Amino acid sequence: MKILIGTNNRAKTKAVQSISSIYYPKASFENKDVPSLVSNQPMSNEETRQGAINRAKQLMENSEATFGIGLEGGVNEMNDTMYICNWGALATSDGKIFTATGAGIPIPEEIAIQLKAGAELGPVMDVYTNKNDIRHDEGAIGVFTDGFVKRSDMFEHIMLLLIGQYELSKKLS
Ligand SMILES: O=P(O)(O)OP(=O)(O)OP(=O)(O)OC[C@H]1O[C@@H](n2cnc3c(O)ncnc32)[C@H](O)[C@@H]1O
Ligand SMILES: [Mg+2]
Repeated sequence: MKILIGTNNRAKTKAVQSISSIYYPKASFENKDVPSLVSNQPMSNEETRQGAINRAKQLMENSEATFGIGLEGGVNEMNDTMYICNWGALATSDGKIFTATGAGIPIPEEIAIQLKAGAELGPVMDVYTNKNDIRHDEGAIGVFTDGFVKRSDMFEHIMLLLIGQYELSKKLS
């Protein structure tokens, strides 16, 4: 079986490969950097979810793969607090779409202000931590949980939620 991954991000790729390999040990993987077709920095749950769905759907256009995975990070404001949000979508060869959302934690006000002014979380986090490419490693969630939950851990959980729904649908059909 073949699994398509809609990104070149290393944290996302690691999550898709590590979880899929447990359940589908013979799976092969291919990365395709499909566009999310939403803002570079999604600013709501709705927009972030749509980005994940758009990526998953595009992967399966003219493809013989078993399924395609779109993973998208964004932020969502609730009662004056900005939370990191994360969404995933699994699109199947027969046109089904499964979605799942991941963990969320608040981000500091000084970062929220910059995102509202149009900045992207990735570069803002690099300046904040004085590191490069945080988004490929522990991510903002890793920084703000003192490394307890890394960006790949969070997307691994989303992968379990997606594969679980997909496997249930196969049993029921
Ligand atoms: O190559 P793609 O798949 O687009 O990966 P990405 O890292 O850009 O990830 P998203 O598009 O899903 O995320 C939207 C924006 O939020 C940033 N971002 C999201 N989650 C983050 C995290 O945990 N740590 C740092 N930046 C994050 C990211 O760099 C983008 O600017
Ligand atoms: Mg991006």
